[in-house]
Amino acid sequence: MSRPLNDLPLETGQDSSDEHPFTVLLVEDLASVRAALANELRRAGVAEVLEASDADPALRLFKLRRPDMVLLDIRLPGAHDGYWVAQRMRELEPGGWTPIIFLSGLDGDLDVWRGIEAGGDDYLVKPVKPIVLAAKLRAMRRLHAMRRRLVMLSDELHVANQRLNEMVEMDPLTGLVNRRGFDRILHTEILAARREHAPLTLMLCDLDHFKRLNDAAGHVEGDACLREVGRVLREVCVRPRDVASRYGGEEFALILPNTPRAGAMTFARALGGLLRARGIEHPDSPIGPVLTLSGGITTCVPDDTTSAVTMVMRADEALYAAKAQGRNRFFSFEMQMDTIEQRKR
Ligand SMILES: Nc1nc2c(ncn2[C@@H]2O[C@H](COP(=O)(O)OP(=O)(O)OP(=O)(O)O)[C@@H](O)[C@H]2O)c(=O)[nH]1
Repeated sequence: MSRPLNDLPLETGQDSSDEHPFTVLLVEDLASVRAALANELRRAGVAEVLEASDADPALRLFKLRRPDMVLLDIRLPGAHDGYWVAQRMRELEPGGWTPIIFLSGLDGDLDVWRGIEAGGDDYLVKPVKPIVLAAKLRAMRRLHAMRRRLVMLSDELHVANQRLNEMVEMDPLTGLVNRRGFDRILHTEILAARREHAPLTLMLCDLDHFKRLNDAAGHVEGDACLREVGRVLREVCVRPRDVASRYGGEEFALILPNTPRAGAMTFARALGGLLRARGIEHPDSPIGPVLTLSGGITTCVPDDTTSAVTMVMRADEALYAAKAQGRNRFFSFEMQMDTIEQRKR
């Protein structure tokens, strides 16, 4: 006579690390066999046994309840056998894996082969000895726990990778996108604007007389000013695709998709106003008591000849013009004016 399963040390050792209550879907057409197997499964520590007698209810339960393991009879009443059910189950969980053990009175090599081909993981010949059932269950639980841990690890790895990618493109002082991120995003936005026939604005900003600020107040204070400018730039970039980046030492670059020339000038004046209102002290600026910046603007609807290099060159030339015209202003070649002239009109 078989030894009852609850006498066996089934839930000990490594298996106990899988705290998750285990659910088994049992697909067997003969009610008496099904009842006996369900009983043995419960004795072996299965928290819930879902029962089905043929293909359709089995697939419905599989979809609805997502069991941890399936015990599947090969011969089922109706049009579909267990092989067919296993194939449908595999299709229902792309990228997932629920262990499927076939049950059958057949024990030919070909039957075992067909079961594995159909997506099964193991094969039990009926009548199933309780100790064999318990051993298979234990092995599957162990695999299941290992897979859960792997999935968890892979999720953690994915999150860590995302964080790493963000860090690679982040300037540690200001928290803005760094030069590497800027290059990538500008390239992407040029392609998008070309596709959408939309205007794209690039603004290069440079703090005025920042060397004098460093010399007068010290580098620590200089760094604090750069951080504050970073906050102002973040505040002014309100639209989701606007990007503020630290281009270099005291140079910043703004990528403004869907922003036409006139809109870019308005944006620049708002930025100048916001920085003035912030009142970051500059102890040695010939312009005035607070920190100011100059900016070069270029706006275009990109065509085949537009590249990140040509846009940066144009913005840089415009920045040079803004500096040459007295600083504390933005210049746009396309508008042929700076923000001071614009204010007067
Ligand atoms: N505190 C600090 N200073 C920096 C950093 N990066 C660059 N700088 C300083 O920024 C200053 C830039 O000086 P310049 O290129 O001469 O320009 P400027 O003094 O701002 O003059 P204009 O641009 O012509 O108005 C240099 O003194 C750099 O040392 C940084 O991360 N922290």
